[in-house]
Amino acid sequence: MARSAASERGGPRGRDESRFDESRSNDEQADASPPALAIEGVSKRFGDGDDSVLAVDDVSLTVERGSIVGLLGPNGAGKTTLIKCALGIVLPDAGSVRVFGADVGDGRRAAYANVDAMLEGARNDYWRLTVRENLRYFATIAGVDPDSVRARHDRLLDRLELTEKADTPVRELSRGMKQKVSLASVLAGGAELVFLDEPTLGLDVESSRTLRRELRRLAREEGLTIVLSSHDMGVIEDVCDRVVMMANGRIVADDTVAALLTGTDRDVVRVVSADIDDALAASLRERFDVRGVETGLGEGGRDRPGSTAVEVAAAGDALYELMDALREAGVTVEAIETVRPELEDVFVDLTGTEPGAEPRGRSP
Ligand SMILES: Nc1ncnc2c1ncn2[C@@H]1O[C@H](COP(=O)(O)OP(=O)(O)OP(=O)(O)O)[C@@H](O)[C@H]1O
Repeated sequence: MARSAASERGGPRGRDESRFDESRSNDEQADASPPALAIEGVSKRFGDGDDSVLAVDDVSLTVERGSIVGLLGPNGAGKTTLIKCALGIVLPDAGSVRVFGADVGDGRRAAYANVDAMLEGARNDYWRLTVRENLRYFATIAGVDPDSVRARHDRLLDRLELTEKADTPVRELSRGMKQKVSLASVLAGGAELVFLDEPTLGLDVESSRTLRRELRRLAREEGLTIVLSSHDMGVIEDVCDRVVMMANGRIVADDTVAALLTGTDRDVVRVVSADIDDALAASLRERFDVRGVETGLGEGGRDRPGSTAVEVAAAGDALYELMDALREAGVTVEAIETVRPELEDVFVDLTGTEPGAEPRGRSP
């Protein structure tokens, strides 16, 4: 876990539970105050000359309080650099970053009073300290009297199902539990904006579900703002109000999950037939936008044994042409259905890369 520059510096900030004023709705708080994060025209280049890399290229992004934003992109897209710019760990070459209205370039101490981050999993928890001691330690370096947030810590331990382990040294915990302790440590000081990088990595299904539920609750009930980076599209779809996709240092999409899914021009149909052989599949590939061919279906499934499924992006006229082509080839269609797009498909369409794939070369 990497702590934000402000947390590392520490210092009293007089923060306590009262900042979470639960009598005011998130909307009221958002109306009355600047967004949690406002990034404007940020660029960052690493190195000089031919070997330099433009890691972030003129990016603007606003994150409202109490929202959960997913930051997606292939490896090397610039996500970590952008997050580090927002945390003050990396200074941008151009542009501005405002955190709760405070310009990072002007007075970082003020800007980072309410920000924290979990950038690389469970690494920075103190394994010799107990779970509760870690929470108290991280609250202290965030400038909060740990006694004033004891109730908050109890709640976090309870919700993350760590209460029984509160007095256990972290080194004795499973990997998944350590991951949950890391999250609890990030939240221990009451930061109002947190950056979480792969927060569910290595968690079993149940722990991942618990953690997602807690993130949603923190945003909804306590107005916590979360920027979450993950290659796991299931996590993103499950918890994020909005998704920002980056590729080659730029934002290529910024919308709700629902809008990204419906906005895609993926009218993909899946046609199943035992009459589709390799030759026909090849000729369909030449004429149509074939997205995938699956042969040898039917083993224990609903399709006839030996069937082939072809997925084709085809709407309107193209769909009629496809049906004509199949009829002319003497194909008896067993099933035809629309393929519901998944976030992963949108990601592939927009970035040209699978989530978690190796980076492609990038010119300076
Ligand atoms: N300190 C640095 N010095 C030189 N190049 C860097 C540095 N940090 C990042 N880069 C380069 O900037 C580009 C963006 O990297 P960044 O880590 O921001 O991408 P990312 O989207 O977070 O990738 P990942 O998903 O793999 O973490 C990459 O080409 C990377 O090699």
